[in-house]
Amino acid sequence: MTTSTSTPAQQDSLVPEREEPVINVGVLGARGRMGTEVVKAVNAAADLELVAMVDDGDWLFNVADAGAQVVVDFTRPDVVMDNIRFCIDQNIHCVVGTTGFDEAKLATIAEWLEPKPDLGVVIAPNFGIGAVLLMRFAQEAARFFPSVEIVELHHPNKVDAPSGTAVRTARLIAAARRAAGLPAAPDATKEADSLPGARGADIEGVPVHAVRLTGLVAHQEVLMGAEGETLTLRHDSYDRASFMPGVLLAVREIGRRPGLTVGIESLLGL
Ligand SMILES: NC(=O)C1=CN([C@@H]2O[C@H](COP(=O)(O)OP(=O)(O)OC[C@H]3O[C@@H](n4cnc5c(N)ncnc54)[C@H](O)[C@@H]3O)[C@@H](O)[C@H]2O)C=CC1
Ligand SMILES: O=C(O)C1=N[C@H](C(=O)O)C[C@H](O)C1
Repeated sequence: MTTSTSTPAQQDSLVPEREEPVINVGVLGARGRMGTEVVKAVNAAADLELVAMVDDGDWLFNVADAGAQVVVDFTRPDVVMDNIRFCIDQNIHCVVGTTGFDEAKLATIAEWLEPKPDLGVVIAPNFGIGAVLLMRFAQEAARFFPSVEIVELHHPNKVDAPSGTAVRTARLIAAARRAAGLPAAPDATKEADSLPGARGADIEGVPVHAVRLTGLVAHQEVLMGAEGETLTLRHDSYDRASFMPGVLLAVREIGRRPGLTVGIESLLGL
Protein backbone atom coordinates (compact mmCIF):
# COMPACT_ATOMS: atom_id res chain seq x y z
CA MET A 1 0.00 0.00 0.00
CA THR A 2 2.97 2.39 0.59
CA THR A 3 6.59 2.60 -0.42
CA SER A 4 7.95 3.60 2.99
CA THR A 5 10.90 1.61 4.30
CA SER A 6 10.69 2.92 7.87
CA THR A 7 9.89 0.52 10.70
CA PRO A 8 6.98 0.99 13.13
CA ALA A 9 9.54 1.86 15.81
CA GLN A 10 10.92 4.71 13.68
CA GLN A 11 7.42 5.99 12.94
CA ASP A 12 6.57 5.95 16.62
CA SER A 13 9.71 7.49 18.08
CA LEU A 14 7.74 9.93 20.27
CA VAL A 15 5.61 7.19 21.90
CA PRO A 16 4.95 7.88 25.62
CA GLU A 17 6.25 5.51 28.29
CA ARG A 18 3.03 5.56 30.30
CA GLU A 19 0.09 3.17 29.90
CA GLU A 20 -2.90 4.92 28.27
CA PRO A 21 -6.29 3.62 27.14
CA VAL A 22 -6.59 2.86 23.43
CA ILE A 23 -7.65 5.86 21.31
CA ASN A 24 -10.10 5.30 18.42
CA VAL A 25 -8.84 7.10 15.32
CA GLY A 26 -10.56 7.97 12.03
CA VAL A 27 -8.60 9.11 8.98
CA LEU A 28 -9.98 11.59 6.42
CA GLY A 29 -8.22 11.53 3.07
CA ALA A 30 -7.37 7.90 3.82
CA ARG A 31 -6.53 6.98 0.22
CA GLY A 32 -4.26 9.98 -0.35
CA ARG A 33 -0.45 10.15 -0.11
CA MET A 34 -0.47 11.25 3.53
CA GLY A 35 -3.66 9.43 4.53
CA THR A 36 -2.18 6.12 3.40
CA GLU A 37 0.87 6.71 5.59
CA VAL A 38 -1.29 7.71 8.58
CA VAL A 39 -3.37 4.53 8.23
CA LYS A 40 -0.19 2.47 8.29
CA ALA A 41 1.22 4.33 11.31
CA VAL A 42 -2.02 4.06 13.31
CA ASN A 43 -2.28 0.36 12.51
CA ALA A 44 1.27 -0.13 13.79
CA ALA A 45 0.62 1.66 17.10
CA ALA A 46 -0.53 -0.60 19.94
CA ASP A 47 -2.32 2.23 21.76
CA LEU A 48 -4.31 3.41 18.72
CA GLU A 49 -7.23 1.70 16.98
CA LEU A 50 -8.06 2.60 13.38
CA VAL A 51 -11.89 2.67 13.32
CA ALA A 52 -12.66 4.53 10.07
CA MET A 53 -11.05 5.36 6.74
CA VAL A 54 -12.87 8.04 4.77
CA ASP A 55 -11.98 9.50 1.39
CA ASP A 56 -13.71 11.66 -1.20
CA GLY A 57 -17.20 10.33 -1.93
CA ASP A 58 -17.36 8.28 1.28
CA TRP A 59 -19.97 9.00 3.98
CA LEU A 60 -18.36 11.38 6.50
CA PHE A 61 -20.69 10.08 9.23
CA ASN A 62 -18.68 6.83 9.10
CA VAL A 63 -16.14 8.38 11.49
CA ALA A 64 -18.84 9.27 14.02
CA ASP A 65 -20.71 5.98 13.60
CA ALA A 66 -17.44 4.08 14.15
CA GLY A 67 -16.83 5.88 17.46
CA ALA A 68 -13.74 7.85 16.44
CA GLN A 69 -12.39 9.93 19.32
CA VAL A 70 -9.75 11.61 17.16
CA VAL A 71 -9.89 12.32 13.44
CA VAL A 72 -6.73 12.92 11.40
CA ASP A 73 -7.36 15.07 8.32
CA PHE A 74 -5.06 15.13 5.29
CA THR A 75 -7.50 16.12 2.57
CA ARG A 76 -7.63 19.39 0.61
CA PRO A 77 -7.66 23.07 1.54
CA ASP A 78 -11.11 23.52 -0.05
CA VAL A 79 -12.83 20.80 2.04
CA VAL A 80 -10.99 20.83 5.36
CA MET A 81 -13.10 23.54 7.03
CA ASP A 82 -16.29 21.49 6.46
CA ASN A 83 -14.55 18.44 7.92
CA ILE A 84 -13.45 20.32 11.03
CA ARG A 85 -16.96 21.76 11.51
CA PHE A 86 -18.39 18.26 11.26
CA CYS A 87 -15.91 16.85 13.82
CA ILE A 88 -16.57 19.65 16.29
CA ASP A 89 -20.33 19.13 15.95
CA GLN A 90 -19.79 15.41 16.61
CA ASN A 91 -17.46 16.05 19.62
CA ILE A 92 -14.47 14.46 17.87
CA HIS A 93 -10.96 15.88 18.39
CA CYS A 94 -9.27 16.89 15.17
CA VAL A 95 -5.60 16.61 14.12
CA VAL A 96 -5.24 18.53 10.87
CA GLY A 97 -2.29 18.43 8.47
CA THR A 98 -4.15 19.87 5.51
CA THR A 99 -2.84 23.28 4.50
CA GLY A 100 -4.50 26.56 3.54
CA PHE A 101 -5.32 28.22 6.87
CA ASP A 102 -5.25 31.99 7.26
CA GLU A 103 -6.01 34.03 10.38
CA ALA A 104 -9.72 34.32 9.46
CA LYS A 105 -10.15 30.54 9.17
CA LEU A 106 -8.29 29.95 12.44
CA ALA A 107 -10.53 32.52 14.18
CA THR A 108 -13.62 30.74 12.83
CA ILE A 109 -12.43 27.41 14.22
CA ALA A 110 -11.70 29.00 17.61
CA GLU A 111 -15.30 30.33 17.61
CA TRP A 112 -16.71 26.89 16.77
CA LEU A 113 -14.73 25.47 19.71
CA GLU A 114 -15.98 28.02 22.25
CA PRO A 115 -19.09 26.06 23.31
CA LYS A 116 -17.02 22.82 23.50
CA PRO A 117 -14.43 23.49 26.21
CA ASP A 118 -13.15 19.88 26.31
CA LEU A 119 -12.56 19.54 22.59
CA GLY A 120 -9.23 20.03 20.81
CA VAL A 121 -8.16 20.90 17.26
CA VAL A 122 -4.48 20.77 16.34
CA ILE A 123 -3.57 22.37 13.00
CA ALA A 124 0.02 21.93 11.90
CA PRO A 125 1.36 22.94 8.48
CA ASN A 126 4.19 20.48 9.06
CA PHE A 127 4.39 17.48 11.40
CA GLY A 128 8.04 16.77 10.59
CA ILE A 129 10.24 17.33 13.63
CA GLY A 130 13.09 18.66 11.51
CA ALA A 131 10.79 21.08 9.72
CA VAL A 132 9.45 22.37 13.04
CA LEU A 133 13.02 22.86 14.26
CA LEU A 134 13.95 24.65 11.02
CA MET A 135 11.11 27.12 11.61
CA ARG A 136 12.31 27.70 15.15
CA PHE A 137 15.95 28.18 14.06
CA ALA A 138 14.86 30.59 11.31
CA GLN A 139 12.92 32.64 13.87
CA GLU A 140 15.99 32.76 16.12
CA ALA A 141 18.32 33.83 13.32
CA ALA A 142 15.95 36.30 11.62
CA ARG A 143 16.95 39.41 13.58
CA PHE A 144 20.65 39.03 12.72
CA PHE A 145 20.27 39.14 8.91
CA PRO A 146 18.92 42.03 6.83
CA SER A 147 18.16 39.72 3.86
CA VAL A 148 16.01 36.62 3.92
CA GLU A 149 14.38 34.47 1.23
CA ILE A 150 12.61 31.10 1.33
CA VAL A 151 12.77 28.35 -1.29
CA GLU A 152 10.34 25.46 -0.88
CA LEU A 153 10.66 22.40 -3.12
CA HIS A 154 7.99 19.70 -3.48
CA HIS A 155 6.66 16.82 -5.58
CA PRO A 156 4.79 18.01 -8.70
CA ASN A 157 1.34 16.83 -7.52
CA LYS A 158 1.20 19.19 -4.57
CA VAL A 159 -2.15 20.99 -4.51
CA ASP A 160 -0.99 24.38 -3.22
CA ALA A 161 1.85 26.85 -3.72
CA PRO A 162 3.59 28.11 -1.80
CA SER A 163 3.54 25.36 0.82
CA GLY A 164 1.79 25.87 4.15
CA THR A 165 5.16 25.43 5.84
CA ALA A 166 6.75 28.19 3.76
CA VAL A 167 3.87 30.56 4.51
CA ARG A 168 4.17 29.90 8.24
CA THR A 169 7.96 30.17 8.15
CA ALA A 170 7.74 33.53 6.36
CA ARG A 171 5.20 34.84 8.87
CA LEU A 172 7.30 33.70 11.84
CA ILE A 173 10.41 35.33 10.35
CA ALA A 174 8.51 38.55 9.62
CA ALA A 175 7.20 38.65 13.19
CA ALA A 176 10.70 38.09 14.59
CA ARG A 177 12.04 40.89 12.39
CA ARG A 178 9.30 43.26 13.49
CA ALA A 179 9.91 42.39 17.14
CA ALA A 180 13.60 43.22 16.64
CA GLY A 181 12.76 46.53 14.95
CA LEU A 182 14.05 45.45 11.52
CA PRO A 183 12.17 46.90 8.54
CA ALA A 184 10.35 44.56 6.15
CA ALA A 185 12.31 44.42 2.90
CA PRO A 186 10.45 47.11 0.87
CA ASP A 187 8.71 45.65 -2.20
CA ALA A 188 11.03 42.66 -1.96
CA THR A 189 9.44 40.89 -4.94
CA LYS A 190 8.60 43.85 -7.17
CA GLU A 191 11.77 45.05 -8.86
CA ALA A 192 11.03 47.39 -11.78
CA ASP A 193 12.68 45.40 -14.56
CA SER A 194 11.75 41.88 -13.43
CA LEU A 195 9.43 39.51 -15.23
CA PRO A 196 6.32 39.10 -13.05
CA GLY A 197 6.87 36.22 -10.63
CA ALA A 198 10.63 36.10 -11.05
CA ARG A 199 11.18 37.30 -7.47
CA GLY A 200 8.61 34.88 -5.98
CA ALA A 201 5.62 35.63 -3.77
CA ASP A 202 5.82 38.36 -1.16
CA ILE A 203 4.71 37.12 2.26
CA GLU A 204 4.99 39.95 4.78
CA GLY A 205 8.14 41.19 3.05
CA VAL A 206 9.76 37.75 2.72
CA PRO A 207 10.16 36.46 -0.88
CA VAL A 208 9.00 32.84 -1.19
CA HIS A 209 9.89 30.69 -4.22
CA ALA A 210 8.12 27.39 -5.01
CA VAL A 211 9.79 24.58 -6.99
CA ARG A 212 7.78 21.53 -8.18
CA LEU A 213 9.97 18.66 -9.35
CA THR A 214 9.53 14.96 -10.02
CA GLY A 215 11.62 12.99 -7.53
CA LEU A 216 11.13 15.41 -4.64
CA VAL A 217 8.92 14.88 -1.58
CA ALA A 218 9.02 17.97 0.72
CA HIS A 219 11.99 20.29 1.21
CA GLN A 220 12.63 23.84 2.36
CA GLU A 221 15.56 26.23 2.46
CA VAL A 222 15.71 29.50 4.36
CA LEU A 223 18.53 31.70 3.09
CA MET A 224 19.72 34.61 5.17
CA GLY A 225 22.30 37.17 4.21
CA ALA A 226 24.35 39.90 5.85
CA GLU A 227 27.42 41.80 4.67
CA GLY A 228 30.00 39.18 3.66
CA GLU A 229 28.17 36.09 4.95
CA THR A 230 25.12 33.89 4.42
CA LEU A 231 23.36 31.33 6.55
CA THR A 232 21.36 28.53 4.88
CA LEU A 233 18.94 26.38 6.85
CA ARG A 234 17.62 23.34 4.99
CA HIS A 235 15.22 20.54 5.83
CA ASP A 236 14.39 17.51 3.67
CA SER A 237 11.54 15.03 4.03
CA TYR A 238 12.57 12.15 1.76
CA ASP A 239 9.68 9.93 2.89
CA ARG A 240 6.20 10.73 4.24
CA ALA A 241 7.02 8.48 7.20
CA SER A 242 8.94 11.51 8.48
CA PHE A 243 5.64 13.21 9.38
CA MET A 244 4.28 10.29 11.39
CA PRO A 245 5.95 10.77 14.82
CA GLY A 246 4.48 14.28 14.90
CA VAL A 247 1.03 13.10 13.78
CA LEU A 248 0.94 10.31 16.37
CA LEU A 249 2.15 12.67 19.09
CA ALA A 250 -0.74 15.04 18.29
CA VAL A 251 -3.26 12.15 18.26
CA ARG A 252 -2.11 11.06 21.71
CA GLU A 253 -1.88 14.56 23.19
CA ILE A 254 -5.00 16.20 21.81
CA GLY A 255 -7.27 14.89 24.56
CA ARG A 256 -5.17 16.85 27.04
CA ARG A 257 -5.10 20.04 24.93
CA PRO A 258 -8.55 21.56 24.54
CA GLY A 259 -9.00 24.53 22.24
CA LEU A 260 -7.09 25.41 19.08
CA THR A 261 -3.38 24.59 18.86
CA VAL A 262 -1.46 25.81 15.80
CA GLY A 263 1.77 23.93 15.11
CA ILE A 264 3.18 21.09 17.21
CA GLU A 265 5.90 23.20 18.83
CA SER A 266 4.11 23.24 22.22
CA LEU A 267 3.53 19.48 22.05
CA LEU A 268 7.28 19.02 21.61
CA GLY A 269 8.05 21.28 24.56
CA LEU A 270 9.53 24.02 22.35
N1 LIG B 1 1.10 18.99 7.85
C1 LIG B 1 1.96 18.16 7.25
O1 LIG B 1 2.94 17.70 7.86
C2 LIG B 1 1.71 17.78 5.84
C3 LIG B 1 0.65 18.33 5.18
N2 LIG B 1 0.34 17.94 3.91
C4 LIG B 1 -0.87 18.51 3.36
O2 LIG B 1 -1.90 17.52 3.42
C5 LIG B 1 -2.82 17.71 2.35
C6 LIG B 1 -2.95 16.40 1.58
O3 LIG B 1 -1.73 16.10 0.93
P1 LIG B 1 -1.56 14.73 0.11
O4 LIG B 1 -1.83 13.58 0.98
O5 LIG B 1 -0.27 14.82 -0.59
O6 LIG B 1 -2.74 14.90 -0.95
P2 LIG B 1 -3.51 13.76 -1.76
O7 LIG B 1 -4.17 14.44 -2.90
O8 LIG B 1 -2.60 12.61 -2.03
O9 LIG B 1 -4.61 13.24 -0.71
C7 LIG B 1 -5.77 13.94 -0.38
C8 LIG B 1 -6.88 12.90 -0.24
O10 LIG B 1 -8.03 13.55 0.28
C9 LIG B 1 -9.15 13.00 -0.40
N3 LIG B 1 -10.29 13.90 -0.25
C10 LIG B 1 -10.64 15.00 -0.99
N4 LIG B 1 -11.75 15.54 -0.51
C11 LIG B 1 -12.13 14.78 0.55
C12 LIG B 1 -13.22 14.86 1.47
N5 LIG B 1 -14.16 15.82 1.38
N6 LIG B 1 -13.30 13.93 2.46
C13 LIG B 1 -12.37 12.96 2.57
N7 LIG B 1 -11.32 12.84 1.72
C14 LIG B 1 -11.22 13.75 0.73
C15 LIG B 1 -8.68 12.82 -1.85
O11 LIG B 1 -9.51 11.94 -2.58
C16 LIG B 1 -7.28 12.27 -1.60
O12 LIG B 1 -7.29 10.85 -1.48
C17 LIG B 1 -2.27 18.90 1.54
O13 LIG B 1 -2.90 20.09 1.99
C18 LIG B 1 -0.80 18.92 1.91
O14 LIG B 1 -0.21 20.16 1.77
C19 LIG B 1 1.09 17.02 3.26
C20 LIG B 1 2.19 16.46 3.83
C21 LIG B 1 2.59 16.79 5.18
O1 LIG C 1 1.84 18.70 0.14
C1 LIG C 1 2.87 18.27 0.72
O2 LIG C 1 3.51 17.31 0.30
C2 LIG C 1 3.32 18.95 1.95
N1 LIG C 1 2.56 19.86 2.46
C3 LIG C 1 2.80 20.60 3.65
C4 LIG C 1 3.01 22.06 3.32
O3 LIG C 1 2.34 22.57 2.42
O4 LIG C 1 3.81 22.72 3.98
C5 LIG C 1 3.92 20.01 4.48
C6 LIG C 1 5.06 19.45 3.68
O5 LIG C 1 5.76 20.52 3.11
C7 LIG C 1 4.56 18.49 2.62
